[in-house]
Amino acid sequence: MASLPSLMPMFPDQCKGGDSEEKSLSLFVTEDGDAALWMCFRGKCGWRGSTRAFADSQSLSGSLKPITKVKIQREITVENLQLEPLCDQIIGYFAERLISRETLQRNSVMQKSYAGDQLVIAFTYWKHGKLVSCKYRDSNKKFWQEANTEKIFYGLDDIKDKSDIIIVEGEMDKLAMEEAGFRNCVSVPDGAPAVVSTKELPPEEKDIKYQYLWNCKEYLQKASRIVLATDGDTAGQALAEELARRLGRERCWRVKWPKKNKVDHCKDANEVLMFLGADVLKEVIDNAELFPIRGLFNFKNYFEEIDAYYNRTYGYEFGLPTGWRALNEFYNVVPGELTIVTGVPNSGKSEWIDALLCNLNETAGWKFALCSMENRVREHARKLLEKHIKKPFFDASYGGSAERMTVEELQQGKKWLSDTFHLIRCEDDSLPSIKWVLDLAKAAVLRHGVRGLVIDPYNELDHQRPASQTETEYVSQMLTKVKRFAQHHSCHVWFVAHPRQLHHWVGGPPNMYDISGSAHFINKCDNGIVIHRNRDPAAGPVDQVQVCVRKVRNKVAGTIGDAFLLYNRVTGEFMDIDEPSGKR
Ligand SMILES: Nc1ncnc2c1ncn2[C@@H]1O[C@H](COP(=O)(O)OP(=O)(O)OP(=O)(O)O)[C@@H](O)[C@H]1O
Repeated sequence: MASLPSLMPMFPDQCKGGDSEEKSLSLFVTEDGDAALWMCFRGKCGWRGSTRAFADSQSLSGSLKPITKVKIQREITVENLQLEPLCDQIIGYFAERLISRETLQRNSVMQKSYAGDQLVIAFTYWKHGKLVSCKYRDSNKKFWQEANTEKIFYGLDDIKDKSDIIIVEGEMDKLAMEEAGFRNCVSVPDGAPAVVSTKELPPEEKDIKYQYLWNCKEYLQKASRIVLATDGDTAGQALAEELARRLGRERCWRVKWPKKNKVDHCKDANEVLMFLGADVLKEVIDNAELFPIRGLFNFKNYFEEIDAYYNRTYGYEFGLPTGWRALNEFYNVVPGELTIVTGVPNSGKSEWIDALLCNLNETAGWKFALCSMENRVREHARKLLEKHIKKPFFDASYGGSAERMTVEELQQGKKWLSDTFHLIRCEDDSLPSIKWVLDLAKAAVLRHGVRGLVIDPYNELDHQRPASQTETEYVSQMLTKVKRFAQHHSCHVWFVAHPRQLHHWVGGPPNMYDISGSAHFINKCDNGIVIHRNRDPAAGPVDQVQVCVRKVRNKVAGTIGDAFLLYNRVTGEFMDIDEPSGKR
């Protein structure tokens, strides 16, 4: 039969106590000596296992039948641990931290002689009135815990049947809470993790670092409000997060530690007690706020934003004016919104958007990402340069008698083009997907600070969809992606979509519901605009363009209505009707 000394060399301490060389390996051998069970209590290690010894073979590792229900805790008492009542010196140490003799007594804080001449503080851990563990603290703030004892919360019996409880990160904080009138408080037994784990929650029996939580499950079941008053540092906040993950975020609250001077915040309950007093500590707990749950918010989470909106400190609250007086009344460009632009072929949709971008750049310095699949780069450059320089690019018949832009103007214009626009283009034959476009647009926002994205036109994108998905569902999902992009990056998106073939078209502007594909275009967009021009000289001037604002979701930025602009064929500029060419 194997005995304990003969077993020991078989169980090397895997982690060797880590940096602190803390002795944390617990080994239990059953009374008959037939089986052994071991566990390392260091959170980062957690090595555990079990084995049986067989008298005939003397083998420990030959047969590894799992051992279940083997008790590993020692029986401990105040007497067998040789704990003593606190001496005046240690009571004085606590008094400096504003922890009273009464609080120490009620929590059975004791002392123990250690290594001959040293006195250490003994924080006793009780469960159902029975001593189950003890944690020591020496004068150098070094902690260690009685080996082979159950890990539980400090002060556990104080939260029995309580619906409202507080969890802190150290015994001193638990005692400090009592000075502020809170007995319904427990401390975790062994500190905080460095960071929040990115892994899924392990099953209970494998959740070594948080074994104390599971050991105290019955005490926590009735709690409907759990205030996580862990330390304000990163580790303390990581601990709060890990506790909330296990306890259920919906019943957790968190505290904001107040400032202890002009610069620094208190880091824990004991510091608040020492620097600001018991009343402030009470206030901190009374003012605890709900632990955030991803996706669940309250308006008060946005009060700063609402105030800034009210005071118009964000800028562009009413949208950026378009540059045309006739249109500003109806449409202004709000960052983060989606404008769908439609119109029959050749109505001037692309031209009008280009002219708008030029205006926005001129008035507010906005930069743009252009995903204009139909345009050749050099032709698009020509159209933009003509609008910017207000002269024709070529000496050609469309320019009439107007002077062509000079080489110097072209040079200056090229610099403006490079500074203002970023091109999203699919260099090979394949059609770009919306995801591809939005990923590049995101890069343009982050890298170049673009404020607007033009996707012109929609039907030049790859719209393959699973057989099970209808076109309506597809359009809805695609527009949701576009809107999310716009909102997340405060980037305005102009999306050009063609109307379906209009069989009985009599020359009037099409309807937003005529957009081929889906009614979602009008449903989902923030702004819907139809660009239309008269082609019948008998019906009115042919250079007149009708900008029909058919939908404006944000009443602060505009309203439904039609604006009329004049198109200059020579420079591609759009002007207010009473405005001379070249002026805005
Ligand atoms: N009001 C107008 N009067 C005369 N010509 C115009 C007018 N508006 C645009 N054009 C001309 O019509 C042509 C097409 O313009 P543009 O590419 O902007 O139209 P579109 O609506 O985007 O067309 P498509 O749907 O085919 O892409 C251009 O040559 C442009 O100069």
